[in-house]
Amino acid sequence: MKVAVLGAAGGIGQALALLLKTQLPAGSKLSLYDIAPVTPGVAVDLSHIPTDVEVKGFAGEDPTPALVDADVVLMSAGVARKPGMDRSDLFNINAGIVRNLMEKVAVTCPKALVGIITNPVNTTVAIAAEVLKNAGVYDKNRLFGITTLDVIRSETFIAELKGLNVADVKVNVIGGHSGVTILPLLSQVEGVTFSDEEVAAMTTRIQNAGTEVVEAKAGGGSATLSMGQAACRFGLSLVRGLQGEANIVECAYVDGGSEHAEFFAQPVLLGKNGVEKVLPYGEISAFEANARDAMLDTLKGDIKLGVEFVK
Ligand SMILES: NC(=O)c1ccc[n+]([C@@H]2O[C@H](COP(=O)([O-])OP(=O)(O)OC[C@H]3O[C@@H](n4cnc5c(N)ncnc54)[C@H](O)[C@@H]3O)[C@@H](O)[C@H]2O)c1
Ligand SMILES: O=C(O)C[C@H](O)C(=O)O
Repeated sequence: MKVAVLGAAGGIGQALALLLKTQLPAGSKLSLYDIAPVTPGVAVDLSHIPTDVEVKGFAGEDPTPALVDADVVLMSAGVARKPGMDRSDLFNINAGIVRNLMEKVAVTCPKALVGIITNPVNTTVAIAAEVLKNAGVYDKNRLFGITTLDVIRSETFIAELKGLNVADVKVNVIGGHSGVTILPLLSQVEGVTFSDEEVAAMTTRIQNAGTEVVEAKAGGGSATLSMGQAACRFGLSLVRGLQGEANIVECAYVDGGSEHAEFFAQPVLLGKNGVEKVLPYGEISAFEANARDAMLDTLKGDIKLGVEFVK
């Protein structure tokens, strides 16, 4: 199994690479790419950790050598937010970066499962899809926007609020990955009840959690360590699905035939071909149904921006 990380010298990339080096199955290959010249050094550094995962690092303008034979590509290349910015403010720089990298993916490893981390995810996933379509290699089951950070934040914050063991808290987060498009389904969390005030406050906290980190880092970037953990969890789930493990379910932002939007985050069953099945997100409360319906114009606008950027 070969996993390529694009943007591997960055805050997320290095944390993710470290976690993958220590958690990928024995015999895996880890391929690190970034335009930053330090990247081969990051790989040398990681290679001194005694696990059976081979690490190689590549720098420069062309990601092709890193992508050869990749089964999974995780992309965090691009710029991150500073205080006062919205994720959509990253579009001008990151749209072109994602397009250019996806053009190389389309040629070099068109069958790879691709997980997009680079913001604004609602839009960059649409860009990635358009690039793959233009190259004639689009398979909607192999492209994912990684929304796992919203899931792990929800699990953490709910466990804290309710005094639970976080390992026992499971929550689906649907929609997309920015502001009101992030919708945690609190009504479905087993063994927990929330007052209306708690639902409103918890939903807002989860939606604003990225901004919470951006402000706390005071100009030093956005979430990197928690995102490294989230991307590792999602990447390992992709690998486990590819290896034929049963019942691997994660929420992700996919082109899954949703009635709501062309791309929509919801639970998906992962397997040897990526998405085996898009799962229904189940019964939701009136509050959640209102929030879902209210996000759709924003989400569809984000997607349209990505489609038009490539066309
Ligand atoms: N999906 C999510 O939940 C989530 C969470 C956190 C951050 N993000 C996003 O992830 C992205 C990366 O964040 P970060 O904190 O790691 O930023 P960072 O600035 O620390 O790292 C980004 C890396 O990308 C590299 N890069 C830039 N252009 C490149 C290119 N053309 N090819 C290869 N590498 C290139 C840079 O050299 C840098 O090393 C941002 O867009 C951020 O908003 C997404
Ligand atoms: O908020 C950001 O800009 C980064 C990321 O999308 C997050 O949710 O932390």
